[in-house]
Amino acid sequence: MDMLSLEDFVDDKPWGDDVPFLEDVRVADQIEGVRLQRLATRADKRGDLTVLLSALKEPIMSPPHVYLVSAEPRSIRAWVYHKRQSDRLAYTNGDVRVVLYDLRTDSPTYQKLNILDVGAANKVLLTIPPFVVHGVQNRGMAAATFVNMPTNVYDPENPDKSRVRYDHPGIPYKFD
Ligand SMILES: Cc1cn([C@H]2C[C@H](O)[C@@H](COP(=O)(O)OP(=O)(O)O[C@H]3O[C@H](C)C(=O)[C@H](O)[C@H]3O)O2)c(=O)[nH]c1=O
Repeated sequence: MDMLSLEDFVDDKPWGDDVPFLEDVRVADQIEGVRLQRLATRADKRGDLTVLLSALKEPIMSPPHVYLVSAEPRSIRAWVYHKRQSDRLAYTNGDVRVVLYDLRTDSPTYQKLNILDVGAANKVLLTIPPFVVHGVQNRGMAAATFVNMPTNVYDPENPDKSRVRYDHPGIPYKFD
């Protein structure tokens, strides 16, 4: 057997490109406090890699609770909002529609609706602040997954999630 020591290993080589890293992007009438950042995927012959969240560029609140959601084709998760946490959702695959609605009466974007089509063709990190209503539908033909890295833990004793039915007429969007 060849002898090997820790000194034989070489330092890692970072990406040498200038692809923007977690670059902010905006949509029309973007709801106040919502943030959208483009995720960049780097591939090599083994596969690819996408950074979902990082404190490299700016300080961030560490994610104390990270979970992966799988969504069946056409399935709907809506409507919800949180009173304390921000959601930080990374979409990298599938064809997912996220709909956001602003019901905060003191917000400059009160009653604005944002429709975001995200997933394989539009990889993004979406930050949704407290009290912004949101829902998600998988519009693709296969299951899609996404990762949530909220700012708070899910506390089973005191869940921070308020819900109303997905077809409530008070929100001007119909899932199909
Ligand atoms: C994360 C978590 C959830 N749960 C329970 C609570 C629910 O009864 C069930 C499903 O939770 P989920 O958060 O998936 O609930 P949804 O309302 O479908 O939320 C999903 O869709 C909306 C639109 C999103 O924004 C969430 O990020 C996404 O998770 O698991 C737990 O018991 N422990 C946990 O750590």
